[in-house]
Amino acid sequence: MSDVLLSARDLTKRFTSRGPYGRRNEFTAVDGVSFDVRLGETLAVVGESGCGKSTTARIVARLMEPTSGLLEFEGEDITHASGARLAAYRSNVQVVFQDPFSSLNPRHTVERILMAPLDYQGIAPKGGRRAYTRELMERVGLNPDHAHRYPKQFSGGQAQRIGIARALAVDPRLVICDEAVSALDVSVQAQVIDLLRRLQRESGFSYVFIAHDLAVVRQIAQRVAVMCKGRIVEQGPCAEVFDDPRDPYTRTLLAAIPRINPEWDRRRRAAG
Ligand SMILES: Nc1ncnc2c1ncn2[C@@H]1O[C@H](COP(=O)(O)OP(=O)(O)OP(=O)(O)O)[C@@H](O)[C@H]1O
Repeated sequence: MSDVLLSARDLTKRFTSRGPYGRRNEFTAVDGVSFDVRLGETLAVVGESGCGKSTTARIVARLMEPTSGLLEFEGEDITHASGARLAAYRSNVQVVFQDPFSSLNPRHTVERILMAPLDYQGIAPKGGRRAYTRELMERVGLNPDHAHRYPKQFSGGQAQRIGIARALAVDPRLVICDEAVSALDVSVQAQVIDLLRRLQRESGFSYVFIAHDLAVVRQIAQRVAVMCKGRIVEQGPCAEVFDDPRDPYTRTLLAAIPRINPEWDRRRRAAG
């Protein structure tokens, strides 16, 4: 049996806009991107701002359709799936966004937020809403007595834990973290990364981990795809890509954070 959970082939996304004098401008944000996500692994997608990471994430989450290309989940073509097939896919693939405060409804309690994905799927949680909310909150290290609080009553790190708990509520096979720890302070970031790793160990799902910070990627991902101007310029196991980058753009990204890898740093200094 294949160990590939999700397969993206030649994904392309073009945006059109109206320029001066009504001229149509076409812009290719994602340009022929291919990768596999294997069962239980973390694939990081890295690159500078504007390189197309979030657009790729939105296509994989099927929040957006690609202009062309193929997206397969467990061998099934879901590139243009709609209706019940799309709803089923959306319960298998959940997203944790960068800013918890803008991705959590400020007027809803934690319980309502955590139950929303189940409500969308028409699923009644076994044991009831209150018990399931408490269970989810405990899994992500939140006090279950705070289920009736609102997002604003939590710190940034706690709010991101709510976003993570919401993603887990429907027991997904794949969780897309779109810059999910980027807005957090470094110490909080480390705690949330630990949490993400523990949850993966417990539940066995895969992550697509979108990030611009390679030091963070190194802590969580087994494989990495490096994006530049809409294309993947290099991908492979983190150890290989970080220790022996083939592409000049990857080297530039790594050079921007010299302390990511002491060994790589040592070799770079030795090479002059
Ligand atoms: N809906 C849209 N319409 C037009 N252009 C878009 C749209 N969404 C994204 N873009 C453009 O596509 C390019 C890639 O954007 P994207 O958000 O995917 O990059 P990114 O690598 O995630 O960057 P960031 O980390 O800053 O979010 C950018 O130039 C962006 O302006």
